[in-house]
Amino acid sequence: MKLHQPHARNDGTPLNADWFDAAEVNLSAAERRAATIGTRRTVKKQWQAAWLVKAIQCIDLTTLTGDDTPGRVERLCAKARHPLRDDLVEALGLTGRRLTTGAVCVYPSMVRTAVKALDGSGIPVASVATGFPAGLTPFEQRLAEIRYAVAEGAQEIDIVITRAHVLTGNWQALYDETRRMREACGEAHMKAILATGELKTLTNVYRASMVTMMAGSDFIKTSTGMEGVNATLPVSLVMVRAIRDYLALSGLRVGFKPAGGIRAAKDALTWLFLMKEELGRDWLEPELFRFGASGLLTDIERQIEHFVTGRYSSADRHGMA
Ligand SMILES: O=C[C@H](O)COP(=O)(O)O
Repeated sequence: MKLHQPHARNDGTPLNADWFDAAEVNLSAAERRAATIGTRRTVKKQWQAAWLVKAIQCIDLTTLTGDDTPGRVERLCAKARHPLRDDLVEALGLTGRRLTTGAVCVYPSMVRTAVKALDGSGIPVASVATGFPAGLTPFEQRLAEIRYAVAEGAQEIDIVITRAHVLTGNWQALYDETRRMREACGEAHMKAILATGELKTLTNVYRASMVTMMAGSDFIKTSTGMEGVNATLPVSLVMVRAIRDYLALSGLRVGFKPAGGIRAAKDALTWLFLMKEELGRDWLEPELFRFGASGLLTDIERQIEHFVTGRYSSADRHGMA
C-alpha cells in the first residue's frame, strides 16, 4: 500500500490561446464514449475488492454542510484513518498495512479540528475556499480565505472559479484569477473546481480546464456538489482529455477529482476504469486522482463486506457481480 506522497506541484505555463481556442467538443460523441466505459470493462470478482480498496485510497472524505460541528469532523477523521472495519481489513489480508482515505475535505473553519484529529496519520486536510460554492465574494476576501485555511494547516485548497469568466469567454481574467489563487496557496496544492454543471457547454469545460491548468492548478475538479448537475462521465471524459492534452503540450501532470453525487461503489469503479484507459496507471493513485465524496465510502464498505462474506446479492443489485 503506497503512502501518500504529494506529487510535484504544477507551476503552470503562460496563457496560450492556441492550446484551447480551436477546441470544439461534441456532446453526443462524449456521451457515446462515456456510456461504454462501464460496460466494456469487466473485473473478475476476486479483483473487485482490490479495486474498491484502491477507490478508498483516492477518496477525499468530505463534509461540507451548514450543520457541520467539530464532533462530526472528528468522526469523519476517525473514519478516514480507519475506513474499513477490522474484520474486513483482516479478511482482505491487509492487517498491518496502511489503509486510509486520500484526504479529508472540510470548510476553512473546520481545518484546525481536522488537522488535530489527523495528527500523525499522514492524511492531508483539504479545505474548500474562495467563497465556496458560488465564488462570488469580493476577490480579496477569497484570497484571504485561502491564506486563512493554509495558516490553519490545510495542505490542499479546493478553490472555485468565477463561472462568469467562462460564460463570457474572458480567459485572461480566468487565468489571472486562478494564478493569484495559486500564489495565495503557497506550498499547499490547489484543486480548481470548475462547477461544470454551470458552464453550459462541454467546449467551455475543455477550455476552462486548459486555462486553469495553465494557471497552475494541481488538480481540476468537476463540481462543488452543490450545482444542479455535478460529476458526470461525459464531463469527466472531457476534463481528463484536457489533462492528457495539457501533458502532451507542457509535459506537466495534473490530477483529476470528480465530485458531487458519487455514492455507489459501482460508479467509483467506472471512474477508475476511465482514468486507467485515458491517462494510465499513474492516475490511479491519490497523488493524481481523488473522488470528492461524502457518502461513497459507506457503499464501498458495504460491497466489500459482501465480497468477503460471499454474499453477492447487494453487489448483484448494483451490477457489480
Ligand atoms: O467536494 C465534494 C462534494 O461536495 C461532495 O459531494 P457529495 O456530498 O454529493 O458526495
